[in-house]
Amino acid sequence: MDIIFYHPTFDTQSWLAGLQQQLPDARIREWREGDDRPADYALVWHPPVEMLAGRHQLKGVFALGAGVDSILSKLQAYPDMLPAGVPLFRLEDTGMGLQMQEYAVSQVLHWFRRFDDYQAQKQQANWQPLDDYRREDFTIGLLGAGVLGRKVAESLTAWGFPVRCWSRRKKDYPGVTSFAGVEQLSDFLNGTRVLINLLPNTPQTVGIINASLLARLADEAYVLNLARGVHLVEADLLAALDSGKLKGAMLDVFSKEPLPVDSPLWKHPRVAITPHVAAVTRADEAMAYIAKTIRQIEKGETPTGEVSLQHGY
Ligand SMILES: NC(=O)C1=CN([C@@H]2O[C@H](COP(=O)(O)OP(=O)(O)OC[C@H]3O[C@@H](n4cnc5c(N)ncnc54)[C@H](O)[C@@H]3O)[C@@H](O)[C@H]2O)C=CC1
Ligand SMILES: O=C(O)C(=O)CO
Repeated sequence: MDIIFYHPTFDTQSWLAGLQQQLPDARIREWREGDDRPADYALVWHPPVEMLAGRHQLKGVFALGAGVDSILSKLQAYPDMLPAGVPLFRLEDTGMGLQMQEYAVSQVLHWFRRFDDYQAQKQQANWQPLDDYRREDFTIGLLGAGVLGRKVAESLTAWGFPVRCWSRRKKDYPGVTSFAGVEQLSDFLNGTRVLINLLPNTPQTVGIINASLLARLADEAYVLNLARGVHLVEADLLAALDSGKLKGAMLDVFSKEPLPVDSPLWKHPRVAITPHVAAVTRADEAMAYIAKTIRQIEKGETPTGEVSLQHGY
């Protein structure tokens, strides 16, 4: 079996060595420009079109991340990049669920325990105990309830917060109230105090966190964007913060990355920023997952993790 690998920033040699350990019988090589030798599987992130185009013999392409929006948008421009019938897989969790839990729980607790207010008081040398927030007034709403949304929901129910989720289809997650489809979006938003975004980037979800959505949240709400920058209309978020509708936001992803130095988000006192690090690909777990999936395909089984080209995620 031949496997080709391309990632613009990962340490390719350590990936090749790790994959070789997982799949001792495979011939694994870094793909370089001009390489049109046969391959059964391709492991990619931001792949050059010529790496995949015309490779009808591929049994699978693996995206080395959870979101496949960059690959699918390239596919829009170059429809022949992924030969017809070749399945595209993405990473399901592989350690990202735990990272998302850490991120979401720490920030929700930060807001819930009013550390943002105390930090602001500290700037004024102001010693002033504030009223506690009550859990029942701190409903967490997850936009997106797939692999990562489910993990985040689990971790927040464990802390005793009321948790609800919104997805394409209804979910049956313990302790989580499920809303589905555009027709239930309003009910989902009504009363949501902390909105956490874990949707994929698709034509239906671009710009979904906009002025009209923010207006429907509980007063003094918070927004945590962990998915993609294009989901959020940054100007609408800033307006909602300045009007007092929103109390705070923490953003990991931005419509333009790196976030330009002149973005007003940097200077806003109630916006916290991380540079797209909420959950990164963990090499060992990703390699084990890919190797397991390849073995399933080789045995004629149907693995999970295949991207629906129709739904765009
Ligand atoms: N900031 C970061 O470091 C990272 C961000 N991500 C982002 O997180 C996203 C989610 O990842 P997973 O949970 O693995 O994806 P997933 O595919 O397992 O879950 C997606 C969820 O969104 C829902 N959804 C999709 N379209 C919808 C629509 N039109 N209306 C309502 N619900 C809809 C689905 O029903 C599902 O519940 C990724 O697509 C990626 O963009 C992923 C990893 C790291
Ligand atoms: O895996 C993804 O989709 C990411 O955003 C990684 O940071």
